[in-house]
Amino acid sequence: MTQQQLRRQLLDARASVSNAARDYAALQVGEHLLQLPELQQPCQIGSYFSVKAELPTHAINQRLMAQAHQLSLPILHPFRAGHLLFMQLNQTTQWTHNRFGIPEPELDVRHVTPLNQLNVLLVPLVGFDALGNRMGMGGGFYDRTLSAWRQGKINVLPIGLAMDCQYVDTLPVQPWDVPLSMVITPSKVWDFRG
Ligand SMILES: Nc1nc2c(c(=O)[nH]1)N(C=O)[C@@H](CNc1ccc(C(=O)N[C@@H](CCC(=O)O)C(=O)O)cc1)CN2
Ligand SMILES: Nc1ncnc2c1ncn2[C@@H]1O[C@H](COP(=O)(O)OP(=O)(O)OP(=O)(O)O)[C@@H](O)[C@H]1O
Repeated sequence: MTQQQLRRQLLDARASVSNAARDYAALQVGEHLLQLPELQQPCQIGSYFSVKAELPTHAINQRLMAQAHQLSLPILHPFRAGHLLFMQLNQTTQWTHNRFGIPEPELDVRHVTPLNQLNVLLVPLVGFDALGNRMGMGGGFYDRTLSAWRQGKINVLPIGLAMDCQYVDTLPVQPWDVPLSMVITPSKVWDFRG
């Protein structure tokens, strides 16, 4: 199977989950997430605005903010193609849509969160495997975001959020792919750290 066929298959599996089951999955993932030792003190958390059949993050994001965590969401970098910027949310955040139709905060340099200030990064994914390898939407955005972390330049805890149907035993790995530290699904907290 080609990478493209595998992505299609995983996207189809994700899309076949009912909305109710998806919301329940998010509730369970949120429970696991909030219980992590790393989140027992206020953190800077990079999250995402879920779209389509992704593990829904709206309720999770609300709960994180209610627990005094600071949330930042990704926006497509205005001139570094393929890169993300993280914008810290506040009461006055203005919203727009990026070219993929994904809601994102408007660029405001006063609220950019440098990557090295994020303690935790919640990562959307299409599929993941037993080693923490991740397949995304194919833009390479999170691989570029995480390359500084892989090189030891920054310290962040990347956590994939997923439904159980997004698991496969083995994903093909490309040189630029950066394995996640953890993946949280409704049934399991996967910890891939040493
Ligand atoms: N919620 C969310 N935000 C995110 C990501 C993500 O995966 N999820 N990204 C993670 O990198 C970045 C955006 N990356 C993307 C890369 C490609 C496509 C894309 O090709 N979309 C197709 C539809 C594909 C399909 O549904 O089959 C399209 O819009 O035509 C979308 C987003 C940043 N923000
Ligand atoms: N660190 C990097 N530097 C340069 N190019 C990169 C880097 N990481 C990924 N790419 C490029 O991005 C493209 C897409 O990569 P890949 O298919 O692994 O994306 P993905 O992880 O599925 O997507 P996303 O992270 O956006 O959800 C590849 O063609 C690759 O050349």
